[in-house]
Amino acid sequence: MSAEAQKQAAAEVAVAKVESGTVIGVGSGSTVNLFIDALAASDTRIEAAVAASEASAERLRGHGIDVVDANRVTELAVYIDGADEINRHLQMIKGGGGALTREKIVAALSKRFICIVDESKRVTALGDFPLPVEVIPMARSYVARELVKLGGRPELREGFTTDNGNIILDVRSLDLSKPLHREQELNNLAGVVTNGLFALRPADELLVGTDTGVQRFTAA
Ligand SMILES: O=C[C@H](O)[C@H](O)[C@H](O)COP(=O)(O)O
Repeated sequence: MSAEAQKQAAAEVAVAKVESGTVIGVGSGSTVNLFIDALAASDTRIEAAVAASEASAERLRGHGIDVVDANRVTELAVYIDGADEINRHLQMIKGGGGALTREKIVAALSKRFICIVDESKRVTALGDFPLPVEVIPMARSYVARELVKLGGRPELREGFTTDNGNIILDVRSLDLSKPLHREQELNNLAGVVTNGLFALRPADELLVGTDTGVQRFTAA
């Protein structure tokens, strides 16, 4: 089964977990796109969604689903999003598409975070995928030097600007064996908006598309 088919299967199981009449959080990326399409094709009629990217908002609206500003809600029933890597504690690296900051905000607003992935995203240790760090442009060089001091190899994501008008540094070689500590440490660097580690707010449930069906996990 292709990765695409695995993502599709996970997305469809996630749709079944969404209740009509609720306001939900919707992440971004190719897996979430499949979720949005599957939600629109289902009998489930949500009240509205808070979207983690302009692209997701546009896709939702294209299906006639209302999109509301995050400031208009106090809590979301559930957040559905993909990941670039996820471990058995359901801690993740996210931000391959550059939407990490808004994703973190929508995840923080949500009672439950359901992560949907194909099986290539499950890892024993986080860190093969370069860690995205969103940085305010004037801090680019300073933050890059600090990341090097921490053992990382940052690379500017060329020609890319986030929905918030910032840049992304993709960082290789950082030791991510203590993700909680690392997430906080990186967020403390002046000029960092946020980083793609989701350890302080891991997923609550993981749905993995595999060749033998969708496997469900909760944090180990
Ligand atoms: O910024 C992008 C998001 O964190 C995505 O959830 C992540 O990159 C996974 O994307 P995809 O579902 O396309 O693999």
